[in-house]
Amino acid sequence: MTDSILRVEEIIVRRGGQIALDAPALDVLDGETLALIGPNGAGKSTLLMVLAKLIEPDKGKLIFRGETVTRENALAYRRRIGIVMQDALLLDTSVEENVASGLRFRGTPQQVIHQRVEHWLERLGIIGLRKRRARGLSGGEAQRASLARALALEPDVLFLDEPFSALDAPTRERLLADFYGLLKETSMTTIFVTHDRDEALLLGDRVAVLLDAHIRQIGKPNQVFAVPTDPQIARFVGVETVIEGEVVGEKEGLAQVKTNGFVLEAVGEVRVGQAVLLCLRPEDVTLWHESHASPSSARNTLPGRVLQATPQGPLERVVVDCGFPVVALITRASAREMQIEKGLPVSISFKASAVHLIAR
Ligand SMILES: Nc1ncnc2c1ncn2[C@@H]1O[C@H](COP(=O)(O)OP(=O)(O)OP(=O)(O)O)[C@@H](O)[C@H]1O
Repeated sequence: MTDSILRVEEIIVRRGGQIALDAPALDVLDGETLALIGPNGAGKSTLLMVLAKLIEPDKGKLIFRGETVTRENALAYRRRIGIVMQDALLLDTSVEENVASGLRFRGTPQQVIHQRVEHWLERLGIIGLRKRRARGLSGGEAQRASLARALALEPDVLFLDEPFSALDAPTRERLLADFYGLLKETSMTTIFVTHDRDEALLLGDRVAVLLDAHIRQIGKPNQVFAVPTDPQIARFVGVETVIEGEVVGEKEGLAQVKTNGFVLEAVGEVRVGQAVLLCLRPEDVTLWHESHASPSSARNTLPGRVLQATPQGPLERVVVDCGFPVVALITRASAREMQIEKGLPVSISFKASAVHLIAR
């Protein structure tokens, strides 16, 4: 997953007289899921549309598998990609016809169409709806049909613009879990726009943060969320520690999560063997001098070294390297007292109830 499948160079897009996107360079890696996050109007959809060749930038290049996508070969490129928008945009015909429509348009042989439609209707859990008119579907069903239509094309790159945001919470969660499984299964290169941090954390191998028409940071979700490169990004991502782990046990109602050689405890209903993300807010993390005992109510204590300390309002934001970055917010007085500086050995602790668990 290290090769670039898609690349933009020196992109400028002007919309409504303003610069909507200024992206000097971005590589999308083969097989990765890239989440584009950022506030309203940041340029996320514009970037997605440039990457999907749905709009022509004022300046710059789009390169697919080493070849520049031009106006002349744009159609061939579009035949290699699949797109799902917030609105399912289904034709007023049956569900199966909708799923088949993209393949028909591409002149795929009937037998292949039949196999693919069966497979993706089944995989998206809507085989029972195949004869139903798309117009009568619920929001969740329509979005499943829209995903099946895009996936039936077996695209080289799948683009999604806020595909789950119009759904109610339970429907969204079910579809999200199915979609996550599907992405892992297919290793399809996927680029999606979302407002939702949990969605970005769950699905994204990497996250790109857009602010004011620029890609301001790109990296693994736990890096971006724990170590934002500037205060504006920190404000947007709501600085948080994200730790990858696996549930190895359950004791007295607490999940035991193994991560980087430690076993941590967390409140949450998850099954043993489940891969999870532990999310922690910095105000819930306590910092100790290595030699001091941690409070008995905090079940999780880890050793580490101070990586970075920066003032944040009246507080000090301290990033501790515990084999992965953990962010703590402490008072300036405590920071002075502890003589916090880069490299200082410390312990961090947090309560099991402070962990927000996301099942992967
Ligand atoms: N059709 C349009 N005409 C003129 N300006 C537009 C158009 N579409 C988008 N813009 C402008 O381009 C900029 C980027 O918009 P874009 O939709 O890419 O942002 P976004 O990050 O996807 O926002 P949102 O989360 O609200 O969808 C904004 O300033 C927006 O007002």
